[in-house]
Amino acid sequence: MTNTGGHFSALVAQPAIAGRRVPVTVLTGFLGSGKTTLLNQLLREPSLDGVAVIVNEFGAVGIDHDLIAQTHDDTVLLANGCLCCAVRGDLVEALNRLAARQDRPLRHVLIETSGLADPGPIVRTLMGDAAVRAQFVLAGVLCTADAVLAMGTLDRHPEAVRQLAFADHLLLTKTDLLDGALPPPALLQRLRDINATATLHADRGEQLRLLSTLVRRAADTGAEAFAPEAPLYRGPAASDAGTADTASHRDGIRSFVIVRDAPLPRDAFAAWLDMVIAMRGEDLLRVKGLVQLADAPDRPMVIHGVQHLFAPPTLLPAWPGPDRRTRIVFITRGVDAEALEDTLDVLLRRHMRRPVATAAPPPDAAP
Ligand SMILES: Nc1nc2c(ncn2[C@@H]2O[C@H](COP(=O)(O)OP(=O)(O)OP(=O)(O)O)[C@@H](O)[C@H]2O)c(=O)[nH]1
Repeated sequence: MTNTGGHFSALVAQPAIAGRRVPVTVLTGFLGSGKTTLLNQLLREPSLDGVAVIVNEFGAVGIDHDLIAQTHDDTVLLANGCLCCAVRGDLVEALNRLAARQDRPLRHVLIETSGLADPGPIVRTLMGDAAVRAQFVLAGVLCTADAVLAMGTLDRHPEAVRQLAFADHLLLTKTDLLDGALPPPALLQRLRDINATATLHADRGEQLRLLSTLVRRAADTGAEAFAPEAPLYRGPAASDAGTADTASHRDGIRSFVIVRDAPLPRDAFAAWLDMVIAMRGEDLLRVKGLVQLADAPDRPMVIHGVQHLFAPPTLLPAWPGPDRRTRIVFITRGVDAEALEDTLDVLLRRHMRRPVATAAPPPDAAP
C-alpha cells in the first residue's frame, strides 16, 4: 500500500525532533465558571517568574485582566472580542511579542479564554501558525465547570460542551457551595459522557497543584497533555487493549482512545489518518496522541489535530513513562470508534501483505 499523499502523510514523512519551545496552557470554561478566581489563587504563589498570562475578555473593559494584573505583572489583555474569532490575530501577535522579548525570560504562557470562546480555533492557531509553532507548544487545555450550574449551562450552551470536550483536565469549581456534599452523580456522568478521557479534579488544592506543576515544569515537548495517570472517575485503564470508548449521544460528542500494543508502520498509520481526516475531518474536534512507530519505537511521536488541521508531528527523545503503547485520544462528533479501529486494522493488514521490496524505508528512519 502506498501513501495517499494526504495532509498527514505529508507531515509525518519527517517529524521534527521536539525542540525547546515555550509551553502554552489554555484555561477555558464557561462564563462565570471560576477561571479568573482560580488563576488569581495560582498567581498568589511566589516565584512564578517567567510565566506570562494572556487574558481574553469579551467586553472592551478588562475586569479580569485588572484582577489578575493586581497579583501578576506579566499579564497581557486581549479585549473586545473572542480569541477564537475576532482577536485571533491579536493572539498571534501577543505570542510573537512575548517570544521576541529580551528583558526577561519566558518559561510558560497561560491563556485564559473568554467564557464564550471555542477552544478549537485557539488550539489550531497554536498548531497551525508557523511562526507561533516554531516558538510555542500546546501543553494542555484545562476547563472549569461550575458544580452548581454546569448542568443547566450544558443544556443551553453548546459552547460550554465544546469547551469541556477539548479539555485534558476538567476542574470542578464551587464545590464549596455543595455544602460538603459530593458533586451530583448526574453531573459527573454528564462530564464523563462529554469527555471520558480528561482527568477530573474536584479538589481546589489539587487543581492548584496541577496548574502549578504545569507552569513550572521545564517541559518543552507538548507531551504533558497526555497525563499518564488514568482519569479520576472513569477512563481507559492501563491494562485495556483496543479502544476505550464512551459515547455521549445526548451532546453528540464522543470521546474514545485507540490503544495499540504493537508499533505501527509509519506509512500505514499516515495513510489511515489521511483517510480519517478526508472522511471525517469536520467531526474531529480534537485528536491527540503518542504513537509508537515501527521505525522509531524508542521515540514516541506526538500528534495533535483539530478538525482537518494537524500540527507537524514531533518525536520525543524518549517515552514519558513506562507505557510505550500507542494511545490516540479522539474527541469527535458522532464518529464510530469501532469503525475507525476497523479501518486501521484494514490498513495495517494491507501493509503486512504488501511485497517487501516496495517497503521503502522512511527518509529519517534511523534516529
Ligand atoms: N463559592 C465559590 N465561588 C466561586 C468559586 N469560583 C468562582 N467563584 C465566584 O464565581 C464568580 C465568577 O467567577 P470568575 O472567576 O470571575 O469566573 P470566570 O470563569 O473568570 O468568569 P468570566 O470572566 O465571566 O468568564 C465570582 O463571583 C467568583 O467569586 C468557588 O470555587 N466557590
